[in-house]
Amino acid sequence: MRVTSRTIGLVAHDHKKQDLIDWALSRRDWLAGHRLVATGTTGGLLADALGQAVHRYNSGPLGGDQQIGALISEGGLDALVFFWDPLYPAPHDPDVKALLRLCSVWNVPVACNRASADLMFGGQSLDSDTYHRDIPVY
Ligand SMILES: O=C(CO)COP(=O)(O)O
Repeated sequence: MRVTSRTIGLVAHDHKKQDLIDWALSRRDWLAGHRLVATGTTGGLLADALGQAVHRYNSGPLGGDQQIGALISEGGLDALVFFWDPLYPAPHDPDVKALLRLCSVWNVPVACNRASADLMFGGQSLDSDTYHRDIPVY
């Protein structure tokens, strides 16, 4: 069965970028079938890691979250993987909240950590013992 290409948003805060890259590499073959969009720095890192074109909006603090929010409001985003940082406040926190809010408004699936990204895209089940509840190392 042929899977229709979708537009997937990928965003991570600085302390979460490696997590997102690791997750994206684990889903590389699947991601290759889709159009990827990202905030600026995240998009550059992902393009290098995946060897796949990534449409890059502005960096988050410079309006990238809002640009992805605008894409959502135009019906142009099918899912968002946003590894936001729960331990470090972002200077553009209102933009972060606005982006997550628009995902809820428009019923766009959004994964905020690796466990939820795997559930959304990887067929993991909730009784998987894959997800350790380790204290994050910063
Ligand atoms: O700040 C971000 C999302 O809120 C991410 O921006 P960058 O990908 O440019 O680091």
